[in-house]
Amino acid sequence: MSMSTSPIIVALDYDNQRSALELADKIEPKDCRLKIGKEMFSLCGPELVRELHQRGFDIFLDLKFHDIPNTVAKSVAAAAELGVWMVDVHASGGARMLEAAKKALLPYGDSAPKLIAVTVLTSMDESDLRGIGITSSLEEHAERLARLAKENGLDGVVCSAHEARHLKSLFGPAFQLVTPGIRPVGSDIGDQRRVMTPPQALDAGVDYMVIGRPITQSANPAQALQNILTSLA
Ligand SMILES: O=C(O)c1cc(=O)[nH]c(=O)n1[C@@H]1O[C@H](COP(=O)(O)O)[C@@H](O)[C@H]1O
Repeated sequence: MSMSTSPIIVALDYDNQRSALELADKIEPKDCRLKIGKEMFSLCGPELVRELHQRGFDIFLDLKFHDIPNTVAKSVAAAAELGVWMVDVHASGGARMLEAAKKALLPYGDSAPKLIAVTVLTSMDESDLRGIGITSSLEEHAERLARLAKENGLDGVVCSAHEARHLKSLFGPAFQLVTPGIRPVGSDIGDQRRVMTPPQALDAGVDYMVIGRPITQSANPAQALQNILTSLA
């Protein structure tokens, strides 16, 4: 495990392992942690996690498990066996699913991955919520799901930086807030809907910001990461 104090998690979203390792070889574990998501894990499997662990990086295994409690419990235990630093599930899976996930990690003690729950995806706005039958406001729904995560003993949530200040004030400093939808000034928003710049996110009290395309699609990803770190200093 690295001792990184950086708030940045780089989302290693590539369509091939070579590009992912190329970036990993240009940056240092003290500057960021790395997130492996569904695309890379479907392509490369646990082997990529091992390659990145060998290089000293902490890994957030972002597979957003959302299934029946038994399946999710087994899945987070499998992630713990890989030795990842963080793993996530969808809070919408409900209290019993969250509880089962938490319980599955108890045997791992202090070496268990941090377990966090996705609230409302940063790509969704209120009209998207209406489309899946949710009539409360985005803030209310995110708060409801974060409370469910907190009540079931999870370490924190994935949310947008827009909800960070409010959720910190409700659930306290130890409840970790991980925020994607981060866009340095001048970068493309893409499919994200609720975005903030890195300094704004830090100011809002987020613990970790997940940044993908502004780094991975940049002509010089290592420099893009350094520029973001400088903007936070
Ligand atoms: O769980 C996540 O990491 C996640 C949750 C969320 O609400 N929104 C979100 O964008 N993500 C992930 O964060 C990353 C954001 O990447 P960029 O939009 O390229 O910066 C992607 O890998 C998404 O899968």
